[in-house]
Amino acid sequence: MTNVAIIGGTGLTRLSGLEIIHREVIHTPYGEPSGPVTHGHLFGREIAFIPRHGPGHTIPPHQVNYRANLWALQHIGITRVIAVAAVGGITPEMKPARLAIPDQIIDYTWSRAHTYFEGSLSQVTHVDFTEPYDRALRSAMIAACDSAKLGQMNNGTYGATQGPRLESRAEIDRMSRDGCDLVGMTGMPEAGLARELELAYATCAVVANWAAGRGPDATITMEEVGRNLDAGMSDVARMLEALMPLL
Ligand SMILES: CSC[C@H]1O[C@H](OP(=O)(O)O)[C@H](O)[C@@H]1O
Ligand code: HPA
Repeated sequence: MTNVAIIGGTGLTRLSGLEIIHREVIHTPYGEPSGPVTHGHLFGREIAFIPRHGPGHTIPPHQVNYRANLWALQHIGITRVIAVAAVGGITPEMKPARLAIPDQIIDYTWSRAHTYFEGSLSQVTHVDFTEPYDRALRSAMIAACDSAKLGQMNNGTYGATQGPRLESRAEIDRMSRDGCDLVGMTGMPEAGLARELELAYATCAVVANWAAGRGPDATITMEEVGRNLDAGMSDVARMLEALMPLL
């Protein structure tokens, strides 16, 4: 049994180097998770892994069953969740292929199932979310990036948009005025639900592209996203290798 899980995002449907023990299908009161949870050893440490968009990357960000994914992880004894997420870079330091460990989040999503505290049997509950990411897990991830010399950004505000379309230039300008450094489509409600379940949760963001209107090109292409994610994911693998002994 392990208490550490990794949620893989775009570009991380399969965890290379994971020595698989078994796959577990979990049904939850909130419906089906994105796929079976894979149990395995990663660089000598047992972990559980779930691909956020499904094993074949078929579930778009607004249709991920975030409640089921996190409930399933808690159900099998997970207490710490490392989320890997592709993002667009808004501020100049958030360059394509760079890693960042965000420390704040702003939610621009709508109509997603975003809480466990609803329904006639649930007490009205307001969890604290002042610091949306777990301090100890973030520190361990930053230490792992440092030891692998990845040149990551150690903080930043992640703005979570609804997707699946990318943003307009004006939307990114507004997010920048709000203080967002990064833009992605899955950070919420994932982080909030993890907090409701009292799971320690932190994100390793991989910059896949300049956000709309921020880079030299007029449009964002999936070709550039793929290229930057290939480079960024090899740094994610190095971060995870350094992180496993620290957990
Ligand atoms: C241009 S790729 C957009 C896609 O990638 C991110 O997914 P994830 O956060 O799961 O890595 C982003 O949120 C979108 O879903
Ligand atoms: O530019 C983006 N916007 C939103 N989500 C993303 N995920 C990767 N790149 C982006």
